This record gives sequence, structure tokens and C-alpha cells, in this order.
Amino acid sequence: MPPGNILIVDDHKRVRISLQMLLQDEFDTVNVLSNPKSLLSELQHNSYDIVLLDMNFSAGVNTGNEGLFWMNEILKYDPDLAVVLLTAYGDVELAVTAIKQGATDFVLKPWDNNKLISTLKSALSLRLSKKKIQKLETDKQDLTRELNQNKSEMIGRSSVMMNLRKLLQKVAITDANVLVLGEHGTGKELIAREIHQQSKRSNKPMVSVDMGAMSESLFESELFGHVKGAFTDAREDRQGRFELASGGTIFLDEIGNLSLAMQAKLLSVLQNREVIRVGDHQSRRIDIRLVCATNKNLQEMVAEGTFREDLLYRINTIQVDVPALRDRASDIVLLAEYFLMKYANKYDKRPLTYTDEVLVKLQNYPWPGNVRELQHAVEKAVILSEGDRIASEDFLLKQNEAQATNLPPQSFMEMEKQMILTAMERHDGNLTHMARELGVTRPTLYHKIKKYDL
Ligand SMILES: Nc1ncnc2c1ncn2[C@@H]1O[C@H](COP(=O)(O)OP(=O)(O)OP(=O)(O)O)[C@@H](O)[C@H]1O
Repeated sequence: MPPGNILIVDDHKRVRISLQMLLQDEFDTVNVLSNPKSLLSELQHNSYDIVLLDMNFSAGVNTGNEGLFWMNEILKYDPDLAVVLLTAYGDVELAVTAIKQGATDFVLKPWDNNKLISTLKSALSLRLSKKKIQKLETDKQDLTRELNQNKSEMIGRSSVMMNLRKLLQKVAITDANVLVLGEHGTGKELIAREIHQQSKRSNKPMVSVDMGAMSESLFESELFGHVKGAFTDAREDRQGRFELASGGTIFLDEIGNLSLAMQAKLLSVLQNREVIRVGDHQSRRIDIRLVCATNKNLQEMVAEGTFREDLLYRINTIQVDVPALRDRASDIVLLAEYFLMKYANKYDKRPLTYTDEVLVKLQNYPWPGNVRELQHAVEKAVILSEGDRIASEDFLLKQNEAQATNLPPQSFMEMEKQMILTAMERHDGNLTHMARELGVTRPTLYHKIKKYDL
């Protein structure tokens, strides 16, 4: 145990000297104070772990009230400081009152040296574990704040993304269970985070669990926790993810990968809204908002008998379908520009722009890995780029884009014209709506319509 700092407060010089001599080999710092009136300023100027406080100060008045008064002042200043009281024989009742009011322990005068040292050491160890808990608590709050601040913006102005945003706004403020469906890399986790951030639980954590990576043997202990000794490696009690998410949101990713046995256990927890840690008997209530995601077709899995229908109905109060990137082609350029800005900043390569040829290439590519693939492709291109333009050869795409889409290669102007025509049709020629979808300003759009004579 690291030696701590101790402050002795006693008005008898003899007591102070003998205590200081006894304790200075045991603790880091041993300071003394004869008058408790300067106690608070002493605490403000030096950092202490324990105050060894006499109960009686004014000569002849042995009510102990001075001791109680000063003890309360110390605890008001720092509730986690260990206060050990020195009491005269016969003051035990008073010492018990003091303990009820927050003292850590008491020692009777005349004291036994070994007993005094061991009492102070236990007080120190209590103080240190309280400090550790306090630090963990602050770390947890900082982490939650950081995670919640780290909101990666959801980019997309295509009409599907605009509708999706509206849906999220409506759903987020409720506590409804949400099932997010979409291909890999479409932004399902980002959407879960968005729901959490817009919810009334946003000041509590969102805990993500990748069910795809969860083995049958770890499932229960990871999700529901365990008690010490529940199995060979369970060296201490541990909270599961459900308990960790308490007050916040739990995000169960890849829910379609759970075996039927794991589905049954999960369903029972969701129905009862309580968990039992592995090896425990006591059930604990959980207060969580549930968001699940998968790229699997759960309805089909239900029909095949590989996903429980009752679990599906429990998790999909609201279903959010995230479109593949190729089905919202108008977002490709917007996302590509967004990632370009992000990585040009990160790799100190500003200003960087795309050549028109690159933009055509990106829009012709089917993006089987969706937004994640685009993000990685842009990051690599930024790293490989030379000068201030990103050229076509900087993009290393997995598939040959023209071959993958079976589309004849188009010129950038033809594609742009086509996109404007599609938007025009969709929005009945409403320039404001079209500009929003295409991610350009109204005057730019107007200029392009004139240019292409549309
Ligand atoms: N609309 C978007 N705007 C900005 N970034 C996005 C968007 N959609 C996805 N991303 C980014 O793409 C990456 C992949 O997104 P995310 O992890 O949310 O996808 P996912 O659907 O959960 O993937 P998986 O199914 O593989 O778990 C992340 O870095 C995310 O920030």
C-alpha cells in the first residue's frame, strides 16, 4: 500500500510529539496542528488522506462536541477523507455517534501503538479505495461525455436519407426498441448512435455489443455478468453489458448471428427486464433502451426456423431500413467530399480536390462495402495523392467499376445531367428540394439547368 499523508490535530503538545514520532516511519507525511481553527486552511494547502482528530479541545470541557463539530467540517470539505478520532476512556458512546456521522474509526487514549498503526493503515486503505472508485466514476463520466461528443455526423441529402432522418427524430425521443436493417457498412451503428444522442438517455452511455463475435460460452457472462468463483476465470464480481448500459442504450449489433440457445436467453432477459449474473441467485432490474442491427433477413430466418419469431417481435417495435450506397447515388459525391475534408485534415494535405474523372469513377462504382468502403478508399487515396488533385489512379477499388455495374461508362456531364433530370422528376421541378437532394446551392443548380438546357 502506498504510504499516505496524515494530519494530527491535538491541543496537547506531548500527545502531538509522541504521535508524530510513532507515525513518521509508517506514513509519507505526518503533520501536526494544535488548534483545529486552522484545520480547513491546512486541508486546502496540503493533501491528506487521514486526519487523526482529538475529541476534546477546550481544557476542562469534555463533551466531545468540539471533536464532532470539527469532524463534520472536515467531511463537508472532503467527504472521502478518513477521520480517525482519539477519544478518552469512557467516551465510547460518543465515538459511536461520530462513526454514525461519518468518522472512519476511533482509538482510545491511552493508545496501544500497534493497534493505532493498524487502525490508521485500514483507514488509509479505505480512503485509497474510495479515491479509486471516485476516479473510476469520473473516468466513466468523461468517457461517456467523450463518446457522446464524438458524434460522427450522418451525411446524406438523398430523399431516402432525409426520410430516414425524420423517422429517427420521431423514434429517438421514445424508448421504443429499434431494429436497424441494412447491408454491411451502410451506417447502422452510426444510426444507433444518432438515436441514442437524440434520446433523453444521451447523458448515459451507449454500450455496443458485437453479437457476431460472441461465443456461446461467453455470451451469458459478457451480457449478464458473473459473480466471483462462478467459473475458473471469474476472479471477481463483474457487471455484464446490460448492467453497464443502465440508464442508457444497449446496441446489439449482428443480432442475426445468435444461435437459438442464445436467442432464448436474450428473449427471457428482454421480457423480464432483469438479469441474473452467472453464478448468482439474485436478479437485478435493468433500465435500458434497446437498439439492434443486422444485415440478415430476419423474416426469412424466422421462416427457416433459425430466428425466433417472438424475439423478432420484441426487438422490432420500429424498423429502420438503411439503403445501400448504390441506391442513393446522389450521396456518393457528398460523402466522398466529406471524407476528403476529414482525411486531408488528418494527413495535413489541404487543399485537396477531386478531378472530374474521379467523381465519375466513384459514381459508377457499386460500393459493395457501402459507406465504409468509400471511407477507406478516400483515406487511401488521400495518403497516395501527390499535389492538390486526387487522380483516378489514387483510387484502388476492389471491383472494376464499369464491369460491376454493367453500365456503359458515362462522361461526368452526362451523369450530372441525368442526376438533375431524376431529381427534377422526383421533386416536380421544385428547385429548393432538388438542390437539397443533390447537395448543391440553388444558384448552382439553376446555372446547371440552364447550361444543360433542361
Ligand atoms: N451517412 C453517413 N455519414 C457519414 N459517415 C457514415 C455514414 N454512414 C456510415 N458512415 C461511416 O461508415 C463507417 C461504417 O458505418 P457503420 O459502422 O455504422 O456501419 P454498419 O452498417 O454498422 O456496419 P456493419 O454492418 O459492418 O457493422 C463508419 O466509419 C461510419 O462513421
